[in-house]
Amino acid sequence: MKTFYTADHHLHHSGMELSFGKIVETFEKPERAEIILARVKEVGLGPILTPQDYELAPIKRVHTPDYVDFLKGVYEEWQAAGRDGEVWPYSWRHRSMPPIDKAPSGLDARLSYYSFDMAGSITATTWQAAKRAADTALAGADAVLGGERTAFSLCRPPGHHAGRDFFGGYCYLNNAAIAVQRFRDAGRSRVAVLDVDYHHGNGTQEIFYDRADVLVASMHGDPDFEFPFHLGYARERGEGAGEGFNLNYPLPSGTQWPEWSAAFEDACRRIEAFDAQALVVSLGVDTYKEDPISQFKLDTPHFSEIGARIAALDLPTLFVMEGGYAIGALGVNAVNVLTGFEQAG
Ligand SMILES: NCCCNCCCCCC(O)(O)C(F)(F)F
Ligand SMILES: [Zn+2]
Repeated sequence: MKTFYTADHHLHHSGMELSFGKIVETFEKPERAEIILARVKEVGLGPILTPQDYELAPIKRVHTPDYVDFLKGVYEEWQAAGRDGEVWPYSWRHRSMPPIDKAPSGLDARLSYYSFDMAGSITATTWQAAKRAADTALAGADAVLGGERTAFSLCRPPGHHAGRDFFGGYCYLNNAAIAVQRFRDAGRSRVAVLDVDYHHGNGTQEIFYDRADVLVASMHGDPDFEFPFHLGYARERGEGAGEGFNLNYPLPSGTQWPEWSAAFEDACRRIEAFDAQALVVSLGVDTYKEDPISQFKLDTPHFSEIGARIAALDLPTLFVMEGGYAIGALGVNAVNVLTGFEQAG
């Protein structure tokens, strides 16, 4: 299996995170990608390739031009406003406030408008890192389109919380969604997304919510207690033409393999029935029992089982890295999915 990776991910590293009332080192740190890369090399998964520069067109097939322009230029605006340090939003719309449908002019107002949380900042080079993560997903998609049965896009920063025009949850560009659209633009008429990250892929849901050509399935911490909270319920099944093509499997805190895998199996069966021509897996391994910010109890051997079951879907498959924060097990858990896939033959 080919792995696509660029050291440009180091260009994004938020200087802090507010976690349970304390300022801590961000959980989404560059070391994560290095640990996974080291494990890829250790098991001899296959070639490690640097993605080309795909420029902006494929990104704008998913994200709005005004949002892309905002992400690209906001750090410079921040500096021009005489501010140093990192760009942080700090206020968001409450459900009692009427929605606005066009971007305000103020810098902090637009930061609020184009985001939904402050899990991560925008540094001087975050845009470059996010753009290169999208390139990494595109290169993986092109490898699969070129005939590879599967590929691994070792993306950082992650993407599945980013919507058409908003960042949050450590995500700025939705790498998996950009890859999905790449498959669609190459003529694959139906593409499935399987999001196994512990957190609901709210961005991916939003991007494809009204579409019947992309089936999105996600099993995740129930929003009643878990980030991103406000959505990810089973009742959210898509809208318009997309009705029935969004599948949410919210699960309780403490979920273990039997319950998690039952939801996963149901999602796999729905994907089989969807008759897709390609599959994009949002691969988060924060479902692991020792993940510092997550509440599920999967164990390392289970990640191999996940990979084997995905292989049984018998679809051209792109794995796109999302979350996972248990530094000691992150590499083994993530790569177990990939070797589990390959060993299933
Ligand atoms: N400070 C403790 C609360 C953390 N709140 C943010 C959680 C973000 C999860 C991100 C992720 O794991 O879903 C991704 F795949 F996108 F990376
Ligand atoms: Zn996650």
